[in-house]
Amino acid sequence: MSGVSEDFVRIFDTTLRDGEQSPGCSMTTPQKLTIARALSELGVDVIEAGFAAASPDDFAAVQAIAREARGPRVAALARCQRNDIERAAAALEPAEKGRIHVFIATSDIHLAHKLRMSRAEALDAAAAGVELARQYCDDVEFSAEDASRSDPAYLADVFSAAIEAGARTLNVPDTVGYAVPEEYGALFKYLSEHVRGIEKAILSCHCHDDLGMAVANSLAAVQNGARQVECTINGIGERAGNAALEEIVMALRTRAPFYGVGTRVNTKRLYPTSRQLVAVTGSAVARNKAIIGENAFAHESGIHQHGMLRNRETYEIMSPDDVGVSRSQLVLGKHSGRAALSDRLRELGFALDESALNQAFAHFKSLADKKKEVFDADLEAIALGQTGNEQGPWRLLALQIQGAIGRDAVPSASVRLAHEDGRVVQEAAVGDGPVHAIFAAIERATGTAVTLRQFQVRALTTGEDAQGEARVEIEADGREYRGRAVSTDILEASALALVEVINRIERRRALQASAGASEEAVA
Ligand SMILES: CC(=O)SCCNC(=O)CCNC(=O)[C@H](O)C(C)(C)COP(=O)(O)OP(=O)(O)OC[C@H]1O[C@@H](n2cnc3c(N)ncnc32)[C@H](O)[C@@H]1OP(=O)(O)O
Ligand SMILES: CC(C)C(=O)C(=O)O
Ligand SMILES: [Mg+2]
Repeated sequence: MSGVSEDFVRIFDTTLRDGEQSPGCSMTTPQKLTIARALSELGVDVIEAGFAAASPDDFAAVQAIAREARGPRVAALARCQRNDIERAAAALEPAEKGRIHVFIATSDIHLAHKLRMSRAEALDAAAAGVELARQYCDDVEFSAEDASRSDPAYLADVFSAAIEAGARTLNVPDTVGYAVPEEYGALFKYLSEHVRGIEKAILSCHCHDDLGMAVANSLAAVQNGARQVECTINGIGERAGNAALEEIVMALRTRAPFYGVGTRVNTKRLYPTSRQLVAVTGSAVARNKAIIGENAFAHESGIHQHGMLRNRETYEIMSPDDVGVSRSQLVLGKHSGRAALSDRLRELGFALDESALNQAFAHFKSLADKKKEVFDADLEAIALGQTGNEQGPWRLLALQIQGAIGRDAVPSASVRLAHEDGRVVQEAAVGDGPVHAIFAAIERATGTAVTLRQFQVRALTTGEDAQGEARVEIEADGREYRGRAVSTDILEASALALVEVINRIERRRALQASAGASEEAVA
């Protein structure tokens, strides 16, 4: 391990520099300032604000952040070239705490083809770059670009020269995301044993995600002595991105006994910072992204939801509150069970007894088979159906519509209904419109003629698979009846609403008939 007195992992955030190198993520100076403020609140140790020599705008952004940031150190990147270093120094001039970050590649492939330098020339350029930077700034970081594909012995020599020239942070980038954890960790161990003067410096890791191992590699580096991790919010960065800051921080925190070293980040700011970056760049994160993705604390399956309701630690290794997410979510869908359904219904104010819950559950499952997600409004509709509606005698088994579309269309509907006395009746009818045809077919099948007074449909929920509600007002036997039903298919909802009314009419008739029969018996 490098010789530093305080043992914690410094979080070097490079969202505004390497993160901005992510295609589609470039930011204006005001936007960078917004993110820099969020990073300060988050409590990162270093904000890499940009590459001052890249453009006047980059210079202005680094300068603005240097002027404003109090707390985190502000870094600016520079090649081992006089102009780059002087531009970085000028932009950092107003900083309370600045850092010039100089770099040069050390792998043979970069030396031969990109820089066209010998190993000795690159070593000299590194030392000269650090020395020049030190003339402007006490805090100088040196990065050996493509370190993970460099000859370790040569790399140790370059780092030794950088320390001698005054660098106090040595960064070991896995520039092309080629490393694997065991190998990358071993490189840190090797460097801590072979770099001369290493006790004066902090070793830093900087990983790219080309093979999806940026975070694993960073953690392997920490295990082998790295005390600075370079990373970005949401893992944005060149190509497949950089190691995700939120994942590193929460891995170190959640597995604290394993790693034995933590960060100073205020983890409750992780989610808000992530959202701010999405708002600024317009670059969304995947729903299943660890820590800050929409699904990171959402549980959909019944067995998990049941466990969560008993004790959240059954299925959550972190508390959502710790990362700034308000609460875990039990998403009701086709894999959910009774425990989650009854819990949500209780939250919505419906206390169903066991049999009502069983019926609501059956309704819920058949709805969930049709919809991706069942929303609160869907549940309210289900609960109202269960608590407010009487059952039978008719049940709609099937509904088919034909010829409902087009100017000359003659809509026809066929329905199949089951009666509680065991009959199954099938009928068809045509109508002026599909609803008219459905109603005519149902009247025929049930043998109950009704007069439609009012018919209304409306969307209860949003989205392609929204729930629609149908309401009917019917006149029959000199009385008014109202029916209501909900379905993802508005024609089905219309049919169900009418069946509900017809059931009520029949029940009333049956009640009157039995009352009449007992009066006769008494007489
Ligand atoms: C791994 C990384 O993330 S590295 C950082 C990447 N970030 C950036 O590139 C920032 C944005 N870049 C830019 O705006 C431009 O590339 C500039 C302004 C920096 C340079 O532009 P140009 O002068 O036109 O050079 P260009 O980009 O075409 O080529 C890079 C030059 O820098 C040289 N170079 C590359 N790295 C280094 C280094 N660390 N030290 C010294 N020279 C370097 C290359 O050999 C090449 O030199 P050459 O033109 O003599 O062949
Ligand atoms: C400039 C360095 C630190 C870099 O971004 C890389 O090598 O990936
Ligand atoms: Mg990088």
